[in-house]
Amino acid sequence: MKLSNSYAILTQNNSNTDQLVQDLLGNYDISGLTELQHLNGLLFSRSEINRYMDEEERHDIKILTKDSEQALKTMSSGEQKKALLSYLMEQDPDFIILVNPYDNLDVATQAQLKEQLIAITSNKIVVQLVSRLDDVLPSTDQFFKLDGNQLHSYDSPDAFWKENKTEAISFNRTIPPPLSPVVVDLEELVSFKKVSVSFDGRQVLDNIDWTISKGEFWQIIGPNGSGKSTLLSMITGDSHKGYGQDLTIFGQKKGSGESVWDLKQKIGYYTPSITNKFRGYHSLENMIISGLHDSIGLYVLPTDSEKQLANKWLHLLNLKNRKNDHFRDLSVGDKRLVMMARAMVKHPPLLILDEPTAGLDESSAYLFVALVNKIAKESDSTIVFVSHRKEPQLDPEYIFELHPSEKGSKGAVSKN
Ligand SMILES: Nc1ncnc2c1ncn2[C@@H]1O[C@H](COP(=O)(O)OP(=O)(O)OP(=O)(O)O)[C@@H](O)[C@H]1O
Repeated sequence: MKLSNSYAILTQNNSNTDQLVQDLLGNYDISGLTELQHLNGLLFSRSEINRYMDEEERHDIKILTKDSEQALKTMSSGEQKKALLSYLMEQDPDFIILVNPYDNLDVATQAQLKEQLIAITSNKIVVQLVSRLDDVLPSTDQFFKLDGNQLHSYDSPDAFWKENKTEAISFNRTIPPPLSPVVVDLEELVSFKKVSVSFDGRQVLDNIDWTISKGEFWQIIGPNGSGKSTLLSMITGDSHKGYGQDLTIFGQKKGSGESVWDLKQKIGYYTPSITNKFRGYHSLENMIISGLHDSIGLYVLPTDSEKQLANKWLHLLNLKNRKNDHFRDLSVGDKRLVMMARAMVKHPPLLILDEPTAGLDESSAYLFVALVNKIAKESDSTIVFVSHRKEPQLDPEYIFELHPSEKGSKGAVSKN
């Protein structure tokens, strides 16, 4: 039996990835992958990590973290992926299916994982299901593309690379202005002064000094576990770690009785997992209008001006003719664009985007980044974009980088 094959399957937003994964694990005969039919495969994916996290939380069964005190949920993405990979390799499968293995990982952790995966390809069959071309392992010798449920194979690597090059894309219309702007009469929106954070006695952030001023466009970068999400959650009010420290958000000292509602009015927040909350039958028009009310669904009849505004956004996103379609029926890429419009429709003074391009295919990621750049240029909103991936098109003004050390991460500011 040949054990060194490395397959890459490029997925797009319309790909039925879950079905293919199930068929592979269920030993179905799949054209082009017949070799795998009688072999034992295991899955390396974000959904598997979520499944083990659920086991831990609901049933108190520790599987990936059986040798560790820490809960899987509190580990960084890199730590979680490491734990899953070593658990899978202990079981010595014949093949391993990798679904977007580098999503949510910083550049250094991506490089480490890539090395581990390349080492694995020397004695195991690897099936990569990836949405970004950069993620294809160099050892790959067989190429496919998954279009819906159809798996197309390529005669040669050249044929694959030639067909799948991406072109840059842009939007033509301008960003629709808000109905009633949220006015903030301050130059400094957020100010961290010597803020430190510890969890269970372990320091994660060390003396962070960071000021975010009106209209700026920031990218936060830093390795997995360096504290990026912790920083964001102190701004959004989802963590109490800022209390009692010199942290000021919209002119109010953290923990001084500020209203959470007031904060939510001023901050637009988007991370891809929010999309899961919108599983009902919401029309695209209502999805965007619900951003004006901070609600999941619309409980009041929209006004004409709200409808007009939503339609301007849909026009910009080239979804004008789909205003009555259900959000749940959109492709992953279009869902992200609509969620972005929903977060931006009221032009929040501060827009936080947490790993917004994770899991998107090449052309959808380009489109999303083009929309973010456009919002940064044409609106007064301040943008904070967290991403591990070097998004080649992203055009922030400033970078806030976290550098981990034994005493927690230090922050460094640079101009892009
Ligand atoms: N509630 C918690 N309890 C214990 N430890 C925590 C908790 N929240 C975060 N941590 C730890 O703090 C560190 C920073 O985590 P954080 O999620 O902020 O990092 P990150 O830079 O966002 O990581 P990633 O890029 O992987 O998402 C990690 O080592 C994590 O394990």
